[in-house]
Amino acid sequence: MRNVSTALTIAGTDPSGGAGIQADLKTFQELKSYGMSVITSVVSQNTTGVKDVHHLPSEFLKSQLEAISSDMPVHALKTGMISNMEMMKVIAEWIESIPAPYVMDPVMVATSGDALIEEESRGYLRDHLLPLASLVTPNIPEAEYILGDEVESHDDMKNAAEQICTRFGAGAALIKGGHMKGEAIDFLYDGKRIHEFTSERIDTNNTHGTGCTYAAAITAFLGQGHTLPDAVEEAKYFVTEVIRHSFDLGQGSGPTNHFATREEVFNKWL
Ligand SMILES: Nc1ncnc2c1ncn2[C@@H]1O[C@H](COP(=O)(O)OP(=O)(O)O)[C@@H](O)[C@H]1O
Ligand SMILES: Cc1ncc(COP(=O)(O)OP(=O)(O)O)c(N)n1
Repeated sequence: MRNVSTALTIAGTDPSGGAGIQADLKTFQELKSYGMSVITSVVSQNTTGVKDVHHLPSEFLKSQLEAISSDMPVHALKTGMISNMEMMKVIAEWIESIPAPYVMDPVMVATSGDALIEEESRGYLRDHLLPLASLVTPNIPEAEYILGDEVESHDDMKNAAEQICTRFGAGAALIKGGHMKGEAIDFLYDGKRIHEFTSERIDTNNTHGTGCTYAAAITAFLGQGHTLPDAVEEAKYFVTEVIRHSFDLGQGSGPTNHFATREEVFNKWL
């Protein structure tokens, strides 16, 4: 048995701490995985939106990835914001050499409405990175882009999850229902069947970073050896609780709460 499980995030930054690398590392820590991070872009953003972006050169991205794989085991990894094709190529090549579950959050547009990926690189993400993913976790607009079709009902969500695997080659797909009305229902197609994960909809505007946090929690649980449906079930509980206890911080869409609820909520994993 391992004495520690590692989890790696490859993503952009959020200096306000709610999304991206910062949200992922907080999640890994809360869930008792050893967190590691490789930065794609340094993003100047806060709860109100993105102000500026600096992309790291792809050679430097490669150097960060090799610094990890030449030295440490990677038990599970996730990707978030990858803005351009050059970075996607470097990451795809590296992931092919890593024998660990890979969770892809196909980040395209921030909650604030700002684009986080170049328009012309979206197709590359779908055609070259998505087939490497053990699990892809699109929200509704991301699922619509991948499929080129509208996703408007729960039946559409189930169909989208299955199609993303059979037509585009992901190992499994989790379609998230945060952008729907009513209960917050997500559908997982694991290559064999559909699983449903439901929570009540919490009445809050503080959902900055929920997609990052959810994918990071799934990654941590997969690295610890949970089965995929079990990892999603545990992560759904986690993301629901951090939304329920979210902070009214900042002037926009506030962040989820990984701290104040620690004893009350996280006893389960302490
Ligand atoms: N208001 C809410 N109440 C409860 N769960 C929510 C709420 N908004 C989103 N979720 C859940 O948070 C997770 C992230 O979903 P979603 O918001 O759709 O993705 P993204 O953050 O990538 O846009 C999903 O499990 C979704 O069901
Ligand atoms: C660097 C970075 N990565 C991802 C996001 C997206 O976060 P957010 O806008 O809150 O959307 P979800 O995490 O809820 O999908 C970001 N803003 N910055």
